[in-house]
Amino acid sequence: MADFDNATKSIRNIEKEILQLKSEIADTRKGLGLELLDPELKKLMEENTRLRHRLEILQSAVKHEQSSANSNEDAVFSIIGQLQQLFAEAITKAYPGLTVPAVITTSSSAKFGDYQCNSAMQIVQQLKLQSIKASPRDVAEKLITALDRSVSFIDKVEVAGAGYVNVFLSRAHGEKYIMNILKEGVVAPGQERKRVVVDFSSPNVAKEMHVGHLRSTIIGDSICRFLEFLGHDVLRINHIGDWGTQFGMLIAHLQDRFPDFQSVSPPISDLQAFYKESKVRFDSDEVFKKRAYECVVKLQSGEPSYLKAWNLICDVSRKEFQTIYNRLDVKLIERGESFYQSRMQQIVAELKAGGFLEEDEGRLIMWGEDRNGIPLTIVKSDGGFTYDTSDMAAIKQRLHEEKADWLIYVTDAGQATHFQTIFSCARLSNILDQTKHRVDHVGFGVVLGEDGKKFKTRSGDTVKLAELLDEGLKRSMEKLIEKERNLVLSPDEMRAAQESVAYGCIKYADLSHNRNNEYVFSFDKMLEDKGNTAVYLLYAYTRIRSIARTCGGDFANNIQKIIENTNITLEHEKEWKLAKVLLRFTDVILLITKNLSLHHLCEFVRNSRS
Ligand SMILES: NC(=[NH2+])NCCC[C@H](N)C(=O)O
Repeated sequence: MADFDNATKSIRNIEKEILQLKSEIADTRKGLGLELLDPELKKLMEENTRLRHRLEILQSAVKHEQSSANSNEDAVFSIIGQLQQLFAEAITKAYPGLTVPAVITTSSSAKFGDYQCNSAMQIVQQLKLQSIKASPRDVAEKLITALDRSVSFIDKVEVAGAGYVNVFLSRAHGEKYIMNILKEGVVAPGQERKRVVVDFSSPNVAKEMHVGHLRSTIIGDSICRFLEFLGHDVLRINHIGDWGTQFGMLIAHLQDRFPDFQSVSPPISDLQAFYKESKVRFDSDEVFKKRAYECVVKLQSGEPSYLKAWNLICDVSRKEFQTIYNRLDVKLIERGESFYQSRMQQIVAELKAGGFLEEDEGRLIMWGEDRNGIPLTIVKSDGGFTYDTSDMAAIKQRLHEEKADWLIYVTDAGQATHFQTIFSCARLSNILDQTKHRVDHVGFGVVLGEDGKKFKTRSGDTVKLAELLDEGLKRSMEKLIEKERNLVLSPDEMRAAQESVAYGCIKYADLSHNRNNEYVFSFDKMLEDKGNTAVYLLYAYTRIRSIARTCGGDFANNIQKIIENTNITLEHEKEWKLAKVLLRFTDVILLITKNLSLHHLCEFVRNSRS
């Protein structure tokens, strides 16, 4: 990878130099034309010759660098990318005046080849506008004639149906590609290294961490792993809700229930119950309510005993969250809403000064660019800040202090409008510049129970995450015993298998569905040993490992030598089919980079398996 990066860099530098030289040559020429009789003429001509010579040297250096980078390029070969380029060139060559994009898709069935170009129909439409009549099939034929066929990865192209160009890949290229994976390993397509902040999981203190947060945790963690694999610099942020007005009532209740909380740590085992108790008092007792409001003000102004009470409460939640993250092997940096307190004051002042805030029934609001939908509430009528304020402060902190190039927020789809408004307001106030920064809200659908209704316990309560994971462990153990794994595995191995199966299944079931859709949580389905499940993949993986083991120690020790001396041939149709799936790797990675939908990766893995 490093070699490839270096080669790319030096090609870029050389190309820059070439451009500079070309412009110098042009300048020299101009000089020649204008001052033919100048005594400097001879000198300029010499200079011109020298520059031309240098140019030739550099051009051959580019060729050399490119071919030495090629061995790695084969490992990160984008078929769709290459075909798009080739067909775009063919379109320009065959129809110089038209601007029709080269649309490339994978073919729906093997008899239509491996990939197809679907641009002929659109070209016909455009020609029609110019009163030129042509049939899609004729256009497709013309594209084939214009297509550069010197590339090695295409075996044949043919016209099919209503004007599709079907592309068949070359087996020899497939063999070369597979050899490359063996030699180089699985290589990520090189991309410019970006600093990415991924905001995910983000539960709220004292409220339950529910299945929505579980989805955010799983999807967010997987996106981080994906981006880290690509070599990006990823900051995993847990934007926990630790600064809302709910802390007023929680602190007031803490003061009453545990008056000595300053010296003796309060034994709150069930923070949710504690939250419910304080909420009941808040809703029914006016005096308590007033005190709760006063507590918020004291907390936000940083009074030590209030900060202490707040910290104690946060700590209870923090520990609960951490056990879940440990179980799921998820790493996160906690940076909750409270982190932005001083930055919220600052951003409010800045937005005010910039004239972006409007008064609305005592509140200060900010509209997005099109003044449609719901504006942000930046300051409440009581002077307090909101979720919106913290997100405006956070977006600025991430882009300007963290110097992130790319921000990703993983929450339920219900918050899509909130984030679009945040992005819009950040653009308006020049915090966000989308020519430099990329921002994505990665939304996901709600989790449903097997009855198709919102995921709840039998008694109608929200399902506690720890209990859900426990249930997963129980079910996976039952499955392992049903398969008589206990007869061959030691108790420690059983425990390891139990966890891999349980947590693997919960994660994979979530990731394998298009995240935008609702998702039905079903232990029965996710623990099936057939179909698109983690269990099936774990079986496949175990079998591969067992094949390697069966080959014996010699094989493992000499694998590098064996790779050097073995030529892979794709003789059997099934081998060729599998190789064609593997050939899609780069395109799958590039697609996920665009839409951050990990089910494409699950599909890729599933297809490689069949
Ligand atoms: N920057 C953010 N707003 N991140 C997402 C926070 C999610 C929020 N705490 C919730 O539970 O819905």
